[in-house]
Amino acid sequence: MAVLTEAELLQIRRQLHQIPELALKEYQTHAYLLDVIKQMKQDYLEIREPAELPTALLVLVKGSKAKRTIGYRADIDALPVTEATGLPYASKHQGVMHACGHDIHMTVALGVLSYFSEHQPTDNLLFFFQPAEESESGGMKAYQLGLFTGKWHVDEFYGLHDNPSLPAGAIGCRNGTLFAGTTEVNIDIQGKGGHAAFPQLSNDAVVAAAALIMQVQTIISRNIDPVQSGVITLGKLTAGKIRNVIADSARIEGTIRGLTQSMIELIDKRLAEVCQGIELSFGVKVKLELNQGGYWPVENNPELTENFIKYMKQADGVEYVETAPAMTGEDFGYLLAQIPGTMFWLGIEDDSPLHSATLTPQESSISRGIAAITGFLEYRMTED
Ligand SMILES: CC(=O)N[C@@H](CCC[C@H](N)C(=O)O)C(=O)O
Repeated sequence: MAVLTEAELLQIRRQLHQIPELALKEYQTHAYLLDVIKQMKQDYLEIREPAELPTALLVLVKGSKAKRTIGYRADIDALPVTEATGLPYASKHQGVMHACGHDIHMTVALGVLSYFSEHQPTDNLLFFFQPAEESESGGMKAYQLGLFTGKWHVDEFYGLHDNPSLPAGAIGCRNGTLFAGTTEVNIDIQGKGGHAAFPQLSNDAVVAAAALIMQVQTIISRNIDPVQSGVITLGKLTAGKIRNVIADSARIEGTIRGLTQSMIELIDKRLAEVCQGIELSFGVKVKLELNQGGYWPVENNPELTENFIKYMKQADGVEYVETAPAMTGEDFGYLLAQIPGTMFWLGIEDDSPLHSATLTPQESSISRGIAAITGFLEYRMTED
């Protein structure tokens, strides 16, 4: 295979789109990626399938005069969303969809890799196809399992996320914090069930959950400095079996976001206090679990990011957009806390937001993204 053509890239993206898989279950995706990569010229490539993280895939492109190893990461998992695009190449996996555009991320990475499989880079390049970005912290797992040690060591890391609010193919970035840190929240409320007609004999878990959900929002409005920001979204609530039985238990799942670690810690602390208050007010037991995993704030490295932005601003054919920090989370934040680097946006121009069942990225963003990233990597390799 030569460098992947636009038509081939489109076909790859659509095939990947049809086989979305959830975090740490990306076996079919892994096999698909491997198949495409094995059809590339192998002269400079070394492929690694780490048994410790079976759906991950690492591909080293050996440089001709390597001064460093530059890492490029693409996440490969999907979301439990039922696709509603009506597209002929919609997801074939019921209830699972690439609703965050990781099919675009993988296709762009394959395009860049195919270019360097034919044009040997001077520095080493390490492509990391990462499982479990949406949950389970695949990036943190990979690092902690030692996947980036020895000859797989990475000196600097780059990675993108697609962005429906930017023009197709535009590159967005900023120095400093690009994305928030997040904490996953699980709250189990244990009350006492009973007959709907005799509430005085029960401790209603639904009423306790409702009060908790409303009080939690006051953390944002009353406890944090209004010129800073934070988000608490409780996206899942389950309780009860039937209308005329008072529910004995309820479960709430959600996520906390803040642009600094101290903001996340403040929100976590206040949430624990609100849970204690609910126990007293409603006579229930509240078990709170907080898990940040690898979803640390995404802090772009000052020097590398300045250089990245400088390149993108003057590169032919690249539309560069300076972006504000976003409350999206990313476990690339963990990797960037260990290895310096830059995360950036790739515009995919769509009315539907990320995580929506109708997300339909503009596919012209793929080749424009590949051109911008390939150009940047070539430029970076000319520097000492
Ligand atoms: C880019 C993006 O949408 N990332 C996800 C990351 C999930 C973080 C974690 N599972 C959590 O929910 O706290 C996001 O939802 O921002």
